[in-house]
Amino acid sequence: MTTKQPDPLKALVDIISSQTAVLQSTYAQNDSVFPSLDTSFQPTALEFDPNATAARNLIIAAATQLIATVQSPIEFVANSMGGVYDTVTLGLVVDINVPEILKEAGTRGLHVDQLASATGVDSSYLSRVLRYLTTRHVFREVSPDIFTHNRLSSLLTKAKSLKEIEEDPDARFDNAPIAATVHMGSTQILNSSTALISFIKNPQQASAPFNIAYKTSQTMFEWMEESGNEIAARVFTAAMKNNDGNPPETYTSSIQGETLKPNDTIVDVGGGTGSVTLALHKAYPKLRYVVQDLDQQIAAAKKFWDEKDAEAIRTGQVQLQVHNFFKTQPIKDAAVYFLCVVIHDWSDEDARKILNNLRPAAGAHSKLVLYEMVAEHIAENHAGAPYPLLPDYAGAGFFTILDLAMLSFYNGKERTREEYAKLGRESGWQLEEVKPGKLTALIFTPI
Ligand SMILES: C[S@@+](CC[C@H](N)C(=O)[O-])C[C@H]1O[C@@H](n2cnc3c(N)ncnc32)[C@H](O)[C@@H]1O
Repeated sequence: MTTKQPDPLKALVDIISSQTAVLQSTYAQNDSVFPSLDTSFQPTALEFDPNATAARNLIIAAATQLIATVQSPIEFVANSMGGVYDTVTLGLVVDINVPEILKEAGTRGLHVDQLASATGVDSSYLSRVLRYLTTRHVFREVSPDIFTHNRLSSLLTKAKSLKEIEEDPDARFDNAPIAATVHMGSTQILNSSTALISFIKNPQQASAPFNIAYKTSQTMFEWMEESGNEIAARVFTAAMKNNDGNPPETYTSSIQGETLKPNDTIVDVGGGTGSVTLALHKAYPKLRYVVQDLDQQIAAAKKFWDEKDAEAIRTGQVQLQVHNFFKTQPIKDAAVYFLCVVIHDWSDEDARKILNNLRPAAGAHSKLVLYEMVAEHIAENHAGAPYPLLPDYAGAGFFTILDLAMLSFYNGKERTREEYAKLGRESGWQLEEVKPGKLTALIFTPI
């Protein structure tokens, strides 16, 4: 006897309806209501609440699958093809400071003609761009051609007033990781992506799509160190601050500083400004830290630590060191060497070189920790997805976007757990433990 599968459309709607009730009751239990799309984004702890997050993920997976099911396939493909305009319209409004202008205009909003005169962009173009975004729930048209912020668009604002932006335009993305990411998306990512098809069909022609698009043999990191590309480097540094929003347990649960001795050393390899080290230093102030990166990033790191914790640098508890991770690691026998979202930037061959260079420095008790967004096969059912969702139920996960961005920039990749284990084995490291979290921690010991 065959059991009849329930109607998939009804099953999807049931998931949406039951999980919406869970979401609303989670907010009600916290004397709160689920925020309206029409209000500005004010993050609360509920944004990261595990019950709310689980319900949200199920609703998103079901709603996405419902659209894919009910929409005419012809329309679905046409809409997907147009996704590039999400990137460019977001990039344009962020570039010409529309979010800041609307923020300063207040809740009544501004007519597109006023926006045009404030930005210097023709109003007929601007109204079409804003119509595109408004249709996709970014900004709100309160009456014809009068636009204001909503929950999604409010996130695009930079951490500066218009006056501050005018006074120092080069610094406009500092401390605004979301706006910086959008800017990178509409510049380096978009430009590199134009060479993706050609690169995939003939990977021998260059190291990565970025190299074809920018007509350079340098890696994007080397290119950013060149004079003339300082702003790109500065925006990249700002975009990397997205990691600052990760809860400290993302890092502390794998470093386990409480099990280490005072002055044991933690090395943050390719650490950027050292924002992960800052979180660790707060949790374990008695340990010693070394943040390593290339010149430009260490210069940015000096400013960052001046603002955040100058004392840690003064006492030498945190050291900032220019070091190229393609050379042998100078800090011997550290308790932990960690690389946070670094290995995904590199091809297998380069990733092996980076990990190999750490191996001779490691002592018998040294650990290697990689923090990465681990890729999954869509057909792997880790999360027990309810019928009829995809087995990994959040199949359109952000890691697939990041994966193609890494391919476009550096021929890098998001790897599965097995791929990380293999990479480790081939470079002298045994994968011992995997800790899930906002970023997954992959913990290795020397072989
Ligand atoms: C994706 S960022 C991650 C930064 C930091 N770990 C974080 O989580 O915010 C990659 C970092 O690798 C650094 N990097 C690239 N090539 C390098 C090299 N050859 N030696 C040392 N660092 C390098 C970049 O400058 C950048 O700061």
